[in-house]
Amino acid sequence: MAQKRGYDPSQLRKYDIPLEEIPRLHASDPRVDELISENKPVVITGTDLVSSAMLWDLEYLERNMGNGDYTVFLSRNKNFKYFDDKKISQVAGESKAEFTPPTRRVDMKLPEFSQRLKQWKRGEERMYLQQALNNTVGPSIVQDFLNFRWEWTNAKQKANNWGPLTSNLLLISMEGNVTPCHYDEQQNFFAEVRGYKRCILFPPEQFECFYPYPVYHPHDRQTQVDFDRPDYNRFPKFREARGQEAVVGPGDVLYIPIYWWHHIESIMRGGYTISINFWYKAGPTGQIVYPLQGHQKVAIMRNVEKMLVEALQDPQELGPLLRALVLGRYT
Ligand SMILES: CCC[C@@H](CC(=O)O)C(=O)C(=O)O
Ligand SMILES: [Zn+2]
Repeated sequence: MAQKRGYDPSQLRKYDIPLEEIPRLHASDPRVDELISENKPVVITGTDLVSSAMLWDLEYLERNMGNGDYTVFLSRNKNFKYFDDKKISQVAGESKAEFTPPTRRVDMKLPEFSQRLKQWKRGEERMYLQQALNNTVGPSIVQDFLNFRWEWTNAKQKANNWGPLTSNLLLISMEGNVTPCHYDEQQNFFAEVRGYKRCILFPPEQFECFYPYPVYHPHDRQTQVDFDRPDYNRFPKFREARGQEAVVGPGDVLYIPIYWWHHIESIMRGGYTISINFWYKAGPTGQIVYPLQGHQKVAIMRNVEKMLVEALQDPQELGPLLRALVLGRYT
């Protein structure tokens, strides 16, 4: 199967995690709407969602992306772990330990990014362009953007009562780059334009396996577990993680449901990859149905952490208070 798909298993990184396949269905298959309505992942083929971007490669983008500055992250290793720089002061204040950002952010024009990518040598910092498509792009990119198949994604947004589209991120990654496992608080249609990306997803019910950083931490929503070298002493429940994976290629759209954990890697030796995501806010909660679902409990835990940090002011006091609340009483 892999041979037919333009990559082979040796291009995927090895993890000690049981993995099943995410269903891969054509856009006309009614099961697609069933899975989306159940907040379950599915790879959807034949949507034509970003077919107008299928001609995008570095040369085309160089010529047509205009003269805007684009956000590029640089990393000394393959991992591009997101952090919220607005939260760094909280961590520094709390533990006095310096928070060392794992990547640094620079602004680059497209031609410079393209050239540095082509001249990249082992040992140099890896690069990952992550830029919301905005009005700085040139007219032909605007045209390609307008020619996305908006009626398809608008119909899904409406049918599932999602909130508004918040952004489309243009993602241009070097081969082998990894976005470590995290969850987002948005629904996501993840469209692959060029190259292959291997995606490993886990449902919100497995929250206890991933030990996310505290909500006030810059790495909020990111797992603390290093998939390459899991520390099973600190994170014993990681042994119970069960993933679902898909390798998406040009024209595929992966539905990443809100609150689902996802690890995404541009396959090794596959060249640079281009993706465009479609992030939608969650829709209104509507009628609460019990028992609550995993993602609702995650939202409740997040609210408890936020409320306690607000009440205590000093995040340093949050741990002791939660331990006092739980140890010997709920354990
Ligand atoms: C900044 C967003 C990166 C993306 C993962 C990837 O393609 O590397 C992702 O996590 C998402 O679309 O939610
Ligand atoms: Zn994400």
